[in-house]
Amino acid sequence: MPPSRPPVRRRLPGGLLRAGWLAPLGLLLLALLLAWGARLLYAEREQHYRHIIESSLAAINQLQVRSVASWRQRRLGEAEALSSDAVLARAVALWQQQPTPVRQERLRERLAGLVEHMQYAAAYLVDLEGRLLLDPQGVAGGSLPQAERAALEQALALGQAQATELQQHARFAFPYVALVAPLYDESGPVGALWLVLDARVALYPLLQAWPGGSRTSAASMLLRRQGDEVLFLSPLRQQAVPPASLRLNLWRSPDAPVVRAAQGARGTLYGHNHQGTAVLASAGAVPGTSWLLVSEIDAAEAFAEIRYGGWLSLTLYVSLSMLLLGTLATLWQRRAWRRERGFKERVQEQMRWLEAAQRAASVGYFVYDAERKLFTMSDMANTIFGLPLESDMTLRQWIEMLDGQDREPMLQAHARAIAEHRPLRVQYRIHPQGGLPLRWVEVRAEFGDGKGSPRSRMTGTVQDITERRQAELQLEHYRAALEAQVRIDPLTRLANRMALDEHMAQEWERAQRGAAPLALLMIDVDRFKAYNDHYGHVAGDRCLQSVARALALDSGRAGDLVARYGGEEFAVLLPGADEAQALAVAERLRLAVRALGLEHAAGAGEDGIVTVSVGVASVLPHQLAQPPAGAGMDAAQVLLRRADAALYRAKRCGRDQSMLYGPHCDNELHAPAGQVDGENV
Ligand SMILES: Nc1nc2c(ncn2[C@@H]2O[C@H](COP(=O)(O)OP(=O)(O)OP(=O)(O)O)[C@@H](O)[C@H]2O)c(=O)[nH]1
Repeated sequence: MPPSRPPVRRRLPGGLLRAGWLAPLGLLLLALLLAWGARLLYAEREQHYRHIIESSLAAINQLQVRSVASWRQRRLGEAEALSSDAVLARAVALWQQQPTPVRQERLRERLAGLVEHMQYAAAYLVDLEGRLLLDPQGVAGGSLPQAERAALEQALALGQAQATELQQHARFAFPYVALVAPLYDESGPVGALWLVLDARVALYPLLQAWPGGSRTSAASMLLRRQGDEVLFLSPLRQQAVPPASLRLNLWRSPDAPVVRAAQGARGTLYGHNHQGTAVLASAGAVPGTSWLLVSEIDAAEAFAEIRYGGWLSLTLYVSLSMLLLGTLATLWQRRAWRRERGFKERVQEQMRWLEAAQRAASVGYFVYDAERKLFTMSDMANTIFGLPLESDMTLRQWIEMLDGQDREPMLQAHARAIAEHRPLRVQYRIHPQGGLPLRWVEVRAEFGDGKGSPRSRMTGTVQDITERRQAELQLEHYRAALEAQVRIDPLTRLANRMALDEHMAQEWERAQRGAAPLALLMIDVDRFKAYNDHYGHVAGDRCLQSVARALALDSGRAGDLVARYGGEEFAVLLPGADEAQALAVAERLRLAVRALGLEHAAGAGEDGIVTVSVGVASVLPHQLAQPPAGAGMDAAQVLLRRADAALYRAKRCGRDQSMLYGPHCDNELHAPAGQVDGENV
């Protein structure tokens, strides 16, 4: 588990950053533009619908005015036709002259026919004084009401039928319009017909002809002015009271359309009706009468449709605008999403590369929280420690995994790094969980992450260096073996001259420090040239190997070094040996070679075997002064030279012997003897 995936900082180019505030501003401007457009549209539509409603109301009003006028005209025409009926007038005259039952019955039937076929509510035959003579049931009694009497007088005066105002009378239980049609025969007027039209069935339905029956507040009213009052001739919408009883004072409701109509206003009128409701009205006068017809509608109801339509269109407009804005926002958001997805994919790809690189390099990383004592680990770090992926490691787990030899030093290094906030660079061994084999790991860690994270956090890498360590050990082994090889004489398997020089330098130092003696034996095979010449070089090599083995076997103490000095010459370094001890070793070795009994037929000795001569020297290095500058040797070489001088002396003295160095030996050397100051040997 990568501990805390590093947050990816989105670095947007300048253009995108500018687009970041330009786009919302653009959307805001677009929204304002759309709102302004919506307002204009709404105002225009409201005006349009208002005009339609006003026109419709005016049309309805005109239609009703024409209906009422034509109805009245038609009825007057019918009365006029009856007035011109000479047969009827003659029958009335004859019945008045001689009222036989037959004549009466004919007239009664005629009246009944008028009621039945002409839809009059009542029909009477009256005399010229207004007394009722006959009705559809037979002989009638009583006389004309006041208004009809006046109408009769006017009809007789003008010689034509007359209509009365819309009125009510105790004789009838309904409002009515009366027609008075005078009857004439050759001699003159003989009477008149009084024809009664029920306003409820003949007139009022004409006022109720409204298109769109659903309209509840629409109403048309017939009215006329009477002095300072408006007299309602038709019932109001909500009131079933007789129209004659409803009057409205002109001064009490000046704003009411009916009042304004009574005062002469025509056409479209806005105002409040007598109940205080805001109304829209259209007023017109019925030709040939004093009647006014006012069509009225509740303004709220009328414009509710406008508002509804307006709101509907506004809602549609706003919805479309929102849809447009939403689409733009979605496109913008999609672009942002796509960009973010691109960033994420790039980060994930880089994380995969990082993981792959970690696996390839066996490097994991971790964050250590010193306060929680917890390591948050990457997948590779968990793999190295043998932990499940995506898990954390406690400090205790880590300590338990440390190898016993490394535990204490590592805990100290860890504690020191935490206390001093110092970088940590360590290599140690762990025993991973799950029984995995021992591993070497290298940990490099720093405090903080360079970005202001708490100083109690340590961020670092852990690398599995097991293979590297094994390779290093192997290399070390090879190197040691090689170095040993370099210091071994291939023929005799003894140390070579190089090894002797190094060893002698070390032992010289040690002897100097320890104030101990250091001895050297120089051993040379006697007359070996003759041996080679006699037995050949191969045999000579075998001889040297045998001598070497004998010297090695009998050299004695640990720390002694037997080396092949060169050719048929050997050297034995004896740390701690004084002259006597060194001489004893020399003799023992010389005898050991003799004991080999190697045939040397060409030798000058009596025994005819291989022998060696030994030069012996022992010094106390701490007592030796440094050789003078320019003498061409160091202090250790003094020992070598002395042993060599003793060897020469042994050769001169007949070979097959051990010779202890003494000043007399120096004369044996060809090269000038080394100057030794203050020597006491
Ligand atoms: N076979 C063989 N011969 C060697 C080797 N190294 C040196 N020699 C021979 O050893 C001989 C040494 O001869 P010299 O130095 O003259 O001395 P010597 O014959 O031993 O006589 P003295 O030392 O005086 O007793 C030479 O002939 C060398 O060739 C070697 O590794 N193998």
